[in-house]
Parts: sequence; C-alpha cells; structure tokens
Amino acid sequence: MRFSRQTISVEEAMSKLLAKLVTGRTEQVQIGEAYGRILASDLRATYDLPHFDRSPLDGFAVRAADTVGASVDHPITLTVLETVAAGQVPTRELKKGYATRIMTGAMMPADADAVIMFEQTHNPAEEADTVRIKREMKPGENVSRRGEEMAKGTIIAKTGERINAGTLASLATFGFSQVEVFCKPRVGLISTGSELLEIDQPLAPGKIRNSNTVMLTALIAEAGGIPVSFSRLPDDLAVAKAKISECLRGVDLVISSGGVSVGDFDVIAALVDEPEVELLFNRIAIRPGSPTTAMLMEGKPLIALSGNPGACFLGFELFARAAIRRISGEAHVVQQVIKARLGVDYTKPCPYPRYLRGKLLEKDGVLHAIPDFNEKAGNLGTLKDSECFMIIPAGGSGKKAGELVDVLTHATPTWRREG
Ligand SMILES: Nc1nc2c(c(=O)[nH]1)N[C@H]1C(S)=C(S)[C@@H](COP(=O)(O)OP(=O)(O)OC[C@H]3O[C@@H](n4cnc5c(N)ncnc54)[C@H](O)[C@@H]3O)O[C@H]1N2
Ligand code: MOO
Ligand SMILES: [Mg+2]
Repeated sequence: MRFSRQTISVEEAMSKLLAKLVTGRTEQVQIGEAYGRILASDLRATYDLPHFDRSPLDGFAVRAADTVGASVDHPITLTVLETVAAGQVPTRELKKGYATRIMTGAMMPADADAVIMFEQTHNPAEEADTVRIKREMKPGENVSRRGEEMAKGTIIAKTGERINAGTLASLATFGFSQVEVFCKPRVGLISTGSELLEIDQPLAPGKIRNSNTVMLTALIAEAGGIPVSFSRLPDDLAVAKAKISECLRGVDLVISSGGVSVGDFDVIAALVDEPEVELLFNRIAIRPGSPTTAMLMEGKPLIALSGNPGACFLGFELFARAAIRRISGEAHVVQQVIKARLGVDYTKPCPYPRYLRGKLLEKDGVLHAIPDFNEKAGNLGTLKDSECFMIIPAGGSGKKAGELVDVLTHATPTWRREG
C-alpha cells in the first residue's frame, strides 16, 4: 500500500472525506458568544418588520390629499398638531388640514399617508404652530409600511450558516438573546518525527524545531475547532497506533503532520495497512503535498498532512479546514475558486496541478495573482504573507504572465491596489 498508491484529484479526495464526516452535537449560547458559530436551527422573523408604519425622515406627516397643488411659489399651510419622536406613540389622529411633526423612525399618526422632509417645508420657530408645504405629496410617499422588509415567519438564516455580524443584528432585532449552534469540534493534533525539537530547545545537528504544531493550532482555531495538542508519535507502529487510538477517543477529528511518505520511519503511512483503518486516500494529484492522507480509524477521521511546512499548510487549507467546518455543522465548506491574471511567467513543468502561494493585487481594474516563488514544500518563510493559492495546471508549459488562472483565496484575503 505504501508504494502502490492510487492517485486521485483534489475534488475526489474532498468528496470522499466530506462523505465520512458527521456533524456534531448542538448547544445554546448567549448572543454575545455566538459570533462565528454555526446555526443549528433555522431562524424565523418573530414579527412583521418593521412592526408599525414609520417615518424614514425627519419632517411632517401629512395627508397627501391636503398637499394637492402645493409648490415653492404656492405653498399650502397646515396646522401643526404635535411632535412625535422615535419611540413615542402619536396621540392625535390627523384630520384634514393638519400635519404632525415627526422624526426618523417614529410611528406614523393614524390617517397620515405621506411624510414631507423638513427641507421641503417652511416652519420657522416663531411660526411653530403652522407649516408651509412646498411640494405635492403622493399617497404612501416616504412611509415605511409595517412588514415591508419582511413578514412574520420569514426565514432569516438557515441551519448550517455561519453567524456573522449581520446575523447578530437580525438575532437582536427578533429578540433572540440565545441561539442554538453546533458544538465546536475538538481537533486533536499530533506531530511525528524524531528530528523535532520544542520551540525553547537549542538547535542541535540534524534537528529542527516543531513549527507545524503551533501553525496548525492557529489554523484549527481559525476554522472554528478547539485544538487539543498531543505529544509526538513514536516511530514504532504498534505504539503509535495505540496512541492515535487513545487520542481519537477524546476528539472529533485528529490532524497529524509528517510521516505520510515512503520513508522508513513514516509511521502514518504504515498505519493504513492496519485492520482498524479504512483508507480514504493517500495520494493526491497536487503539488505540494501529494502524499496527504486521510483515513477512518475505529470509525473516526484522521487527516494526515505532510510534514513539509508548505505542504502541511496547503493540505490544511484544502482538506482540514473544510473538514472542521463540516463537523462544525457548516453547510457550505468548499472554498470558491476565483479567476485572476497571473502576474508573472510561471513555466516550471509539473506532473500534477501546482498550488503556488502568493498575493492578490488589483491593477487597473484587473485582479492579478503574484506567486512568491518560494514553492519548495519545505520552505516556510513566506507562509505569513500568503493570501491565496494560484493553481497552475498539470503539464509541461505552465502559464504565461497575463493568462487567467484559478485562485483559491484564504479565509480573509486582503486585496490591495498597486501603489
Ligand atoms: N522517495 C520518495 N520520497 C519522498 C516522496 C516520494 O514520493 N518518494 N515524497 C516527498 C514529498 S512530495 C513530501 S511532501 C514528503 C512528505 O513527507 P512526510 O509527510 O513523510 O513528512 P516527514 O518525512 O515526517 O517530514 C518531511 C519534512 O518535514 C519536516 N517536518 C516534519 N514535521 C515537522 C514539523 N512538525 N515542523 C516542521 N517541520 C517538520 C521534516 O523534518 C522533513 O524535513 O516526502 C517526500 N519524500
Ligand atoms: O508533495 Mo511534496 O510537498 O511536493 O514535497
Ligand atoms: Mg517522510
């Protein structure tokens, strides 16, 4: 199995993985804790919005019929009944020949059917009891009607949607101080490799510091998971297997880094032949990260990313991020591909599609994607500057500057303008 691997596309791998994931439990959270969480039930409007006819302007509520023929040269004078602030209820019905001074957001008086803005009236302080109307109004003009935005019962947000700032505004409006969301998945994190040192250990010949674990911890949290770090796996298969099994028991998903290739000590690669394991994939048509592996062990998912930092990062963005979001209950987890012009020639041949890290730049109204030319899978210095992957198709010729390429943006891309 280790050497005879079946290569599948990113899309096939993604659908194999997503098909095996189970969305977790749900819980009630306070609205103040709900930002970024995934809705576990549909939200419906609890009343007509707005729930009363209201003025969208500061002005005078009038009966349109009283304004017929009004103009700047021939204004019509009405008697001012009262002033209604937002939050107040008008006390007087509007009779023929009267107007109510009304503020933005205030409730319309009965029988008024239009609002004329202050700027189209004459109502100096010394003549506060009357108002001169300088324009003819149409019935319904400048009135926000009850239920005009949405009727009671309208679905505001669906199960599986991520709660963003706008969702919070809707929740507040409709009086939801608590909301049902999916529990955040617990994501176990395991590293492999006897070469790894802790961050505070001094360098030693042949050794490197473990940079993947801390990077993955941040990525897991960013994707909505709760990272749970476990100690490094030993090279011994039986011990490693027992350790993974123990980790899996306490979490919803395990992500490992390293040990997926064909090396003598690549313990995760050896694991896939074990009877408790259902292999989903262990070779993907992609550079970097072709040995990225996923399996179910004792029915629970394990995503095994390559140890090379660049491949580990891409493997997380392509597979682990979507998996965490799916276990979190999110309905749409596959990242959208956009098109951009390649900023420079990239002609290096590649047997698999190559995902180049880089930046997006808007120039004269056209989006350009600029690779960082740091694509060796073991390189990590430009990971911090990466805001997208541009996908160079498999084959010998690459892409020329100016050609359109598919681009996957990261969670929070920052598009800049040139200059
Ligand atoms: N004969 C072949 N050799 C390799 C192949 C191949 O097809 N045939 N594939 C190469 C490709 S492509 C990749 S990608 C790597 C995958 O390596 P592994 O996932 O097995 O990872 P390791 O062997 O454990 O380590 C690779 C590299 O990454 C460093 N590493 C590991 N863990 C960490 C960490 N936590 N933090 C920072 N760096 C880490 C490790 O020291 C190695 O340098 O295999 C190729 N080989
Ligand atoms: O697939 Mo590997 O990450 O190219 O070295
Ligand atoms: Mg290896």
